[in-house]
Amino acid sequence: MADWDTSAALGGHLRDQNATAEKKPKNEHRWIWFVTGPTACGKTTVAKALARELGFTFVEGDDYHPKANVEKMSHGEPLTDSDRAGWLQALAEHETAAPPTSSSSSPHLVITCSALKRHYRDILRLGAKHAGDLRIRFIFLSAPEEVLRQRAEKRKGHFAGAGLVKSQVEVLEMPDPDPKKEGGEGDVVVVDVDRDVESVERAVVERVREVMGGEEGDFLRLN
Ligand SMILES: Nc1ncnc2c1ncn2[C@@H]1O[C@H](COP(=O)(O)OP(=O)(O)O)[C@@H](O)[C@H]1O
Ligand SMILES: O=C(O)[C@H](O)[C@@H](O)[C@H](O)[C@H](O)COP(=O)(O)O
Repeated sequence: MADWDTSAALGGHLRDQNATAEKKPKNEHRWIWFVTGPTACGKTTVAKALARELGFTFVEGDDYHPKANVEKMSHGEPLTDSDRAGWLQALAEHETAAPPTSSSSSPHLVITCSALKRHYRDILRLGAKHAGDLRIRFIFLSAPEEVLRQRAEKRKGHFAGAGLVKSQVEVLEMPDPDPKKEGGEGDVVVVDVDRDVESVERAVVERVREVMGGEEGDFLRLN
Protein backbone atom coordinates (compact mmCIF):
# COMPACT_ATOMS: atom_id res chain seq x y z
CA MET A 1 0.00 0.00 0.00
CA ALA A 2 1.32 3.44 -0.85
CA ASP A 3 2.11 5.34 2.33
CA TRP A 4 -0.33 8.18 1.88
CA ASP A 5 -3.17 6.39 0.18
CA THR A 6 -5.62 6.00 3.05
CA SER A 7 -8.34 4.78 0.73
CA ALA A 8 -6.42 1.53 0.25
CA ALA A 9 -7.16 0.71 3.88
CA LEU A 10 -10.85 1.22 3.46
CA GLY A 11 -11.80 -1.59 1.17
CA GLY A 12 -13.13 -1.96 -2.34
CA HIS A 13 -16.25 0.16 -2.23
CA LEU A 14 -14.28 3.28 -1.47
CA ARG A 15 -11.81 2.54 -4.22
CA ASP A 16 -14.75 2.22 -6.63
CA GLN A 17 -16.15 5.48 -5.34
CA ASN A 18 -12.71 6.92 -5.83
CA ALA A 19 -12.42 5.80 -9.43
CA THR A 20 -13.70 9.11 -10.79
CA ALA A 21 -11.35 10.96 -8.50
CA GLU A 22 -8.25 9.20 -9.76
CA LYS A 23 -6.71 12.30 -11.22
CA LYS A 24 -7.17 14.20 -7.98
CA PRO A 25 -4.28 14.47 -5.53
CA LYS A 26 -4.18 11.73 -2.94
CA ASN A 27 -5.64 12.44 0.45
CA GLU A 28 -2.60 13.64 2.33
CA HIS A 29 -3.81 13.99 5.88
CA ARG A 30 -2.46 11.62 8.47
CA TRP A 31 -4.62 9.44 10.71
CA ILE A 32 -3.78 8.60 14.30
CA TRP A 33 -5.98 6.14 16.16
CA PHE A 34 -5.41 5.91 19.91
CA VAL A 35 -6.61 2.61 21.35
CA THR A 36 -7.51 3.41 24.95
CA GLY A 37 -8.90 1.97 28.17
CA PRO A 38 -7.71 0.67 31.53
CA THR A 39 -5.02 -1.93 32.01
CA ALA A 40 -5.69 -5.36 30.47
CA CYS A 41 -8.80 -4.29 28.53
CA GLY A 42 -7.06 -5.48 25.33
CA LYS A 43 -5.43 -2.33 23.91
CA THR A 44 -2.29 -4.03 22.60
CA THR A 45 -4.21 -6.98 21.19
CA VAL A 46 -6.73 -4.78 19.37
CA ALA A 47 -4.24 -2.13 18.23
CA LYS A 48 -2.00 -4.73 16.61
CA ALA A 49 -4.97 -6.22 14.76
CA LEU A 50 -6.11 -2.79 13.62
CA ALA A 51 -2.64 -1.77 12.44
CA ARG A 52 -2.33 -5.06 10.57
CA GLU A 53 -5.74 -4.64 8.88
CA LEU A 54 -5.23 -1.01 7.89
CA GLY A 55 -1.52 -1.25 7.11
CA PHE A 56 -0.83 1.47 9.68
CA THR A 57 2.22 1.66 11.97
CA PHE A 58 1.69 0.19 15.45
CA VAL A 59 3.10 2.10 18.44
CA GLU A 60 3.07 0.49 21.91
CA GLY A 61 2.41 3.36 24.30
CA ASP A 62 3.79 1.44 27.30
CA ASP A 63 7.26 1.61 25.70
CA TYR A 64 7.30 5.36 26.34
CA HIS A 65 6.91 5.15 30.13
CA PRO A 66 10.08 6.10 32.01
CA LYS A 67 11.61 3.31 34.09
CA ALA A 68 10.32 4.87 37.30
CA ASN A 69 6.72 4.60 36.07
CA VAL A 70 7.14 0.96 35.10
CA GLU A 71 8.74 0.24 38.48
CA LYS A 72 5.80 1.87 40.28
CA MET A 73 3.16 0.05 38.24
CA SER A 74 4.93 -3.28 38.64
CA HIS A 75 4.28 -2.91 42.39
CA GLY A 76 0.62 -2.16 41.72
CA GLU A 77 1.15 1.50 42.61
CA PRO A 78 -0.99 3.92 40.58
CA LEU A 79 0.68 6.71 38.63
CA THR A 80 -0.04 10.33 39.43
CA ASP A 81 -0.89 13.09 36.95
CA SER A 82 2.68 14.28 37.14
CA ASP A 83 4.07 10.76 36.55
CA ARG A 84 1.97 10.61 33.40
CA ALA A 85 2.78 14.09 32.07
CA GLY A 86 6.07 13.26 30.30
CA TRP A 87 4.67 10.00 28.97
CA LEU A 88 1.61 11.69 27.43
CA GLN A 89 3.89 14.34 25.97
CA ALA A 90 6.08 11.66 24.39
CA LEU A 91 3.02 10.07 22.77
CA ALA A 92 1.69 13.45 21.62
CA GLU A 93 5.01 14.09 19.92
CA HIS A 94 4.28 11.26 17.50
CA GLU A 95 1.53 13.46 16.12
CA THR A 96 3.75 16.35 15.16
CA ALA A 97 6.75 14.27 14.13
CA ALA A 98 7.60 14.12 10.44
CA PRO A 99 6.09 11.00 8.90
CA PRO A 100 8.54 8.13 8.43
CA THR A 101 10.29 8.20 5.07
CA SER A 102 10.74 4.44 4.85
CA SER A 103 8.31 3.04 2.30
CA SER A 104 7.75 0.06 4.58
CA SER A 105 6.20 2.06 7.41
CA SER A 106 3.01 4.03 7.13
CA PRO A 107 2.78 7.61 8.49
CA HIS A 108 -0.66 6.68 9.83
CA LEU A 109 -0.43 5.34 13.37
CA VAL A 110 -2.29 3.12 15.81
CA ILE A 111 -1.06 3.95 19.33
CA THR A 112 -1.98 2.26 22.61
CA CYS A 113 -2.49 4.61 25.53
CA SER A 114 -4.74 4.14 28.56
CA ALA A 115 -5.80 7.84 28.32
CA LEU A 116 -7.90 7.34 31.43
CA LYS A 117 -8.93 10.96 32.00
CA ARG A 118 -10.59 13.52 29.78
CA HIS A 119 -7.65 15.85 30.37
CA TYR A 120 -5.21 13.23 29.04
CA ARG A 121 -7.28 12.75 25.90
CA ASP A 122 -7.33 16.52 25.47
CA ILE A 123 -3.52 16.59 25.60
CA LEU A 124 -3.46 14.01 22.81
CA ARG A 125 -6.06 16.00 20.84
CA LEU A 126 -3.81 19.05 20.84
CA GLY A 127 -1.56 17.48 18.20
CA ALA A 128 -4.28 17.99 15.60
CA LYS A 129 -4.06 21.74 16.18
CA HIS A 130 -0.29 21.78 15.75
CA ALA A 131 0.20 19.31 12.94
CA GLY A 132 -2.00 20.64 10.17
CA ASP A 133 -4.20 18.16 8.39
CA LEU A 134 -4.22 15.41 10.98
CA ARG A 135 -7.15 13.23 12.07
CA ILE A 136 -6.90 12.04 15.67
CA ARG A 137 -9.50 9.54 16.83
CA PHE A 138 -9.93 7.33 19.89
CA ILE A 139 -11.24 3.84 20.45
CA PHE A 140 -12.27 3.18 24.04
CA LEU A 141 -12.36 -0.47 25.02
CA SER A 142 -15.00 -1.03 27.66
CA ALA A 143 -15.12 -3.99 30.05
CA PRO A 144 -16.31 -4.58 33.62
CA GLU A 145 -13.68 -4.44 36.37
CA GLU A 146 -13.93 -8.16 37.02
CA VAL A 147 -13.11 -8.96 33.38
CA LEU A 148 -10.08 -6.66 33.54
CA ARG A 149 -8.91 -8.38 36.71
CA GLN A 150 -9.24 -11.83 35.15
CA ARG A 151 -7.34 -10.78 32.02
CA ALA A 152 -4.58 -9.14 34.06
CA GLU A 153 -4.25 -12.24 36.24
CA LYS A 154 -3.96 -14.54 33.24
CA ARG A 155 -1.50 -12.37 31.32
CA LYS A 156 2.12 -13.51 31.52
CA GLY A 157 5.34 -11.49 31.35
CA HIS A 158 3.85 -8.01 31.70
CA PHE A 159 4.84 -5.45 34.31
CA ALA A 160 1.23 -4.51 35.07
CA GLY A 161 -0.57 -7.04 37.23
CA ALA A 162 -4.09 -7.34 38.57
CA GLY A 163 -3.14 -5.05 41.46
CA LEU A 164 -3.36 -2.06 39.13
CA VAL A 165 -6.93 -2.67 37.99
CA LYS A 166 -8.87 -1.17 40.91
CA SER A 167 -7.08 2.19 40.87
CA GLN A 168 -7.37 2.43 37.07
CA VAL A 169 -11.11 1.87 37.20
CA GLU A 170 -11.44 4.41 40.00
CA VAL A 171 -9.56 7.11 38.13
CA LEU A 172 -11.19 6.39 34.78
CA GLU A 173 -13.27 9.16 33.23
CA MET A 174 -15.16 7.11 30.71
CA PRO A 175 -15.78 9.05 27.49
CA ASP A 176 -19.34 9.65 26.36
CA PRO A 177 -19.14 9.56 22.54
CA ASP A 178 -22.37 11.53 22.02
CA PRO A 179 -21.30 14.97 20.74
CA LYS A 180 -24.77 16.38 21.49
CA LYS A 181 -24.33 15.83 25.21
CA GLU A 182 -22.47 18.25 27.41
CA GLY A 183 -18.89 17.01 27.63
CA GLY A 184 -19.56 14.46 24.86
CA GLU A 185 -16.47 13.36 22.93
CA GLY A 186 -17.56 12.82 19.34
CA ASP A 187 -14.13 11.62 18.23
CA VAL A 188 -14.34 8.50 20.42
CA VAL A 189 -15.68 5.12 19.37
CA VAL A 190 -16.69 3.00 22.38
CA VAL A 191 -16.47 -0.77 21.91
CA ASP A 192 -17.68 -3.41 24.36
CA VAL A 193 -14.79 -5.87 24.75
CA ASP A 194 -16.47 -8.33 27.12
CA ARG A 195 -16.56 -10.95 24.36
CA ASP A 196 -14.12 -13.08 22.39
CA VAL A 197 -11.07 -11.50 20.76
CA GLU A 198 -12.05 -12.20 17.16
CA SER A 199 -15.43 -10.57 17.61
CA VAL A 200 -13.83 -7.51 19.27
CA GLU A 201 -11.25 -7.16 16.51
CA ARG A 202 -13.90 -7.44 13.81
CA ALA A 203 -16.10 -4.84 15.51
CA VAL A 204 -13.21 -2.39 15.92
CA VAL A 205 -12.02 -2.71 12.34
CA GLU A 206 -15.59 -2.27 11.10
CA ARG A 207 -16.18 0.87 13.19
CA VAL A 208 -12.86 2.38 12.16
CA ARG A 209 -13.60 1.74 8.49
CA GLU A 210 -16.99 3.42 8.92
CA VAL A 211 -15.43 6.52 10.46
CA MET A 212 -12.63 6.75 7.93
CA GLY A 213 -14.92 6.01 5.02
CA GLY A 214 -17.25 8.82 6.08
CA GLU A 215 -14.44 11.28 6.49
CA GLU A 216 -12.75 10.16 3.31
CA GLY A 217 -16.05 10.61 1.50
CA ASP A 218 -16.31 14.16 2.79
CA PHE A 219 -12.76 14.80 1.76
CA LEU A 220 -13.38 13.57 -1.76
CA ARG A 221 -16.52 15.68 -2.06
CA LEU A 222 -14.69 18.75 -0.85
CA ASN A 223 -11.90 18.24 -3.32
N1 LIG B 1 -11.45 -10.03 24.05
C1 LIG B 1 -10.59 -10.71 24.81
N2 LIG B 1 -10.99 -11.84 25.42
C2 LIG B 1 -10.15 -12.54 26.21
N3 LIG B 1 -8.87 -12.20 26.45
C3 LIG B 1 -8.41 -11.07 25.88
C4 LIG B 1 -9.23 -10.26 25.03
N4 LIG B 1 -8.49 -9.20 24.61
C5 LIG B 1 -7.27 -9.35 25.16
N5 LIG B 1 -7.20 -10.47 25.91
C6 LIG B 1 -6.08 -10.94 26.71
O1 LIG B 1 -6.09 -10.14 27.89
C7 LIG B 1 -4.77 -9.78 28.26
C8 LIG B 1 -4.65 -8.26 28.26
O2 LIG B 1 -4.69 -7.83 26.91
P1 LIG B 1 -3.72 -6.68 26.40
O3 LIG B 1 -3.92 -6.54 24.94
O4 LIG B 1 -2.33 -6.91 26.90
O5 LIG B 1 -4.38 -5.44 27.19
P2 LIG B 1 -3.82 -3.96 27.46
O6 LIG B 1 -2.87 -3.65 26.36
O7 LIG B 1 -5.04 -3.12 27.44
O8 LIG B 1 -3.21 -3.98 28.80
C9 LIG B 1 -3.84 -10.47 27.29
O9 LIG B 1 -3.39 -11.69 27.88
C10 LIG B 1 -4.71 -10.73 26.08
O10 LIG B 1 -4.30 -11.87 25.37
O1 LIG C 1 -1.80 5.74 32.82
C1 LIG C 1 -1.39 4.76 33.43
O2 LIG C 1 -1.56 4.56 34.64
C2 LIG C 1 -0.72 3.65 32.67
O3 LIG C 1 -0.44 3.99 31.38
C3 LIG C 1 -1.63 2.52 32.66
O4 LIG C 1 -2.90 3.00 32.39
C4 LIG C 1 -1.31 1.50 31.65
O5 LIG C 1 -2.42 0.73 31.52
C5 LIG C 1 -0.08 0.79 32.06
O6 LIG C 1 0.87 1.21 31.19
C6 LIG C 1 -0.24 -0.68 32.14
O7 LIG C 1 -0.05 -1.27 30.87
P1 LIG C 1 -1.23 -1.98 30.11
O8 LIG C 1 -2.34 -0.97 29.96
O9 LIG C 1 -0.63 -2.40 28.81
O10 LIG C 1 -1.67 -3.10 30.98
